[in-house]
Amino acid sequence: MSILEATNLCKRYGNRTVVDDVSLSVNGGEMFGFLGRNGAGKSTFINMLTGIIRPTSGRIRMFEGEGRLDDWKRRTGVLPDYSTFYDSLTAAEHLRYFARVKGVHVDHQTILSLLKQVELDEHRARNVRTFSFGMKKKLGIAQAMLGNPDMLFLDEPTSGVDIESAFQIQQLLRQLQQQGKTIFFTSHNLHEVEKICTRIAIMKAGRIASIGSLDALRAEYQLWRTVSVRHSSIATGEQQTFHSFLKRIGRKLEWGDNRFSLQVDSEQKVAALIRAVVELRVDIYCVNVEEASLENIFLA
Ligand SMILES: Nc1ncnc2c1ncn2[C@@H]1O[C@H](COP(=O)(O)OP(=O)(O)OP(=O)(O)O)[C@@H](O)[C@H]1O
Repeated sequence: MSILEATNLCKRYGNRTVVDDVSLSVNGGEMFGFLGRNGAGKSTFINMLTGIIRPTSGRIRMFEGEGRLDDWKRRTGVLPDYSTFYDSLTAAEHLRYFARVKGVHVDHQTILSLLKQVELDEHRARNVRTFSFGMKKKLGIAQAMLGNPDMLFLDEPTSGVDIESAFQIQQLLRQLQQQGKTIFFTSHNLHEVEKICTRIAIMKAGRIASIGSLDALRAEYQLWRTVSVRHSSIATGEQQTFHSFLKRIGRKLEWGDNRFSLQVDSEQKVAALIRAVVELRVDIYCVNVEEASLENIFLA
């Protein structure tokens, strides 16, 4: 069931179009990754979805149009690209303050539990002024989780944090998704999106260049996979025929001493290739099939 529908969203600054006629829908329970290079329009798009900026044209429908604006706000949590922190507040006070702004009641135990989920519970009494960039990012995520919202919009939740913290945040996002929450987040990190998302959209110059599951994106781009094989010597009389066969079924053949690698464009061709090697009656020491990564797709 679609929980968010954006239709023909546009944002123009002067005569410059930053988001250009973008439509997409997100289903309940999805982990939706929104990828793009610097300046592609990701933040502008997410800021329109969360009401931070007003679209020049287009329509946004959330929760099937149920409820009033106040209700939408209560049911969503937002980590914007630039969060505001009041330096003189402690982490716990910060959450209490923003709970009041959002109009949700939170008790002490809830604040502690939120801080624990982002691994800041030990720092609850410290002034936010003393927090590192990564700690502020985690506090921003805890802030987005205030009121136990159904849907989270997170603008680059892991950028600028160390690898271990990024991993913890990814785990947390997974847990939240398992609890039934819908998560829409932007990222530059191709590997994290590849690991945790159910669906991905790639934005280029204000437009959606591709959208779908990782498998669908791979299929869309019909990407080649690389098969590498290491084997014992092939009988001299069979080498030429085998070499010609490889050139026929694939591309970019690299032919070396008792090893070769080749790009093929289907699983059937991987199987045919392995069958052909077996028929040579050589010993096979190693077979490696490397699938296209999201990076290949993104950069294609
Ligand atoms: N208020 C504004 N006035 C004019 N141009 C703007 C404004 N806000 C954003 N832009 C421009 O819109 C384009 C898209 O910006 P946006 O911040 O949405 O990109 P992004 O994909 O989130 O980039 P990044 O990954 O660097 O955060 C950029 O070229 C930016 O300069």
